[in-house]
Amino acid sequence: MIMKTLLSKGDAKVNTFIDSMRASSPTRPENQDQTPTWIFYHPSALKMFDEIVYNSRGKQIVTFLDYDGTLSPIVSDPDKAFMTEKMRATLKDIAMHFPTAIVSGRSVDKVYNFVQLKELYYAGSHGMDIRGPTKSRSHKKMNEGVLFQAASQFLPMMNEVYKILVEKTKSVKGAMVETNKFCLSVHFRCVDEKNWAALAEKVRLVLNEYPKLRITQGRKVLEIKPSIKWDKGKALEFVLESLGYNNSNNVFPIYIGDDRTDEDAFKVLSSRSLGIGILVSQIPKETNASYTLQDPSEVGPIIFLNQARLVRMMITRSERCPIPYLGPMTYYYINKRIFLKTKCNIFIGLRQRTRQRLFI
Ligand SMILES: O=P(O)(O)OC[C@H]1O[C@H](O[C@H]2O[C@H](CO)[C@@H](O)[C@H](O)[C@H]2O)[C@H](O)[C@@H](O)[C@@H]1O
Repeated sequence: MIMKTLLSKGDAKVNTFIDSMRASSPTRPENQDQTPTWIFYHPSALKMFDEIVYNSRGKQIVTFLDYDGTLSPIVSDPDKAFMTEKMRATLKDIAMHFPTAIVSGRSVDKVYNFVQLKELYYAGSHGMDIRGPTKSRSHKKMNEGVLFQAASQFLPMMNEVYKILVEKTKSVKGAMVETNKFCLSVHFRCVDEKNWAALAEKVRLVLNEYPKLRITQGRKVLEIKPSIKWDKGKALEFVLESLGYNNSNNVFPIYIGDDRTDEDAFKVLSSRSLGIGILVSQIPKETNASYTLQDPSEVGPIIFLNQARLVRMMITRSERCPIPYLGPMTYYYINKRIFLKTKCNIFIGLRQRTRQRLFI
């Protein structure tokens, strides 16, 4: 009887994982009718660019970016989730203007290998391993190396579980176990859907022996983490605090992410009425983010907010423009630059020559 209860509990758990995993990475909306309402409550960050620029006025923008599905498109092979050169150049540029952090489920070393920018903060293993920039825009020596490791005592256990999971799942075609130092990922993307339940059950049985670890699900992946009260939301707060923005009204954090784990950061922002959360998703999902973007190709333009802010400042200060508030502007993103078409029909970009022609 006890055995039966345990088994049925286990089955229910596995089914819940499978259902959530399917829901977190669908290819098209299940209910197309929900889409307009969802878009109404979570409008495109690009369409609401002017409002975001306006709300961030006078505040220090700090950008937080998830990696997979946000900076790089989702691909079948996790080792080939490369970011474009254009995205790298964009990140390098924005890191010159404001503090920028990558917050990822990957280990710090892995995500650094993909991004390769010394100017950024990196919060790997779902925020459990945080490193500071090793190069600043003024080329001063920064908080080099590890800033915080929330789960260092779990490292031997994670290594042990990694080996067991590799062994136990090797019979499932397409299954792959990835180590992210303080977290592990069991990938389902290349496994036939009819074998998902069997694979999830294998993972559950291994984890039954490790009560100090927990399982969460992402986009066709089960993630195994230490059961500690630390997540991407805590990592966001930690980075803000180390930048000196604890309880500050002068900061405007922008967090962009696509996954369930990013919801912890969106929740922190919405509960503290701080900055904004932007969810990257083409389909309606339950989210604490205020805005949305369709896919990684839309992430580049939005992180140029600071430039847009500068342009706004320039035009509102300009004597040539007759009205102090320019009302809705249309933003264009061309060759890594923000251009604005204002109400008085001026087309403005940040190029020096254009600026001089218009204002000086
Ligand atoms: O927090 P993130 O940076 O989004 O990391 C979450 C997981 O991302 C990676 O898996 C996802 O992307 C892969 C490559 O596109 C894809 O094959 C996989 O199906 C996705 O779940 C990464 O490999 C995992 O370790 C991270 O936990």
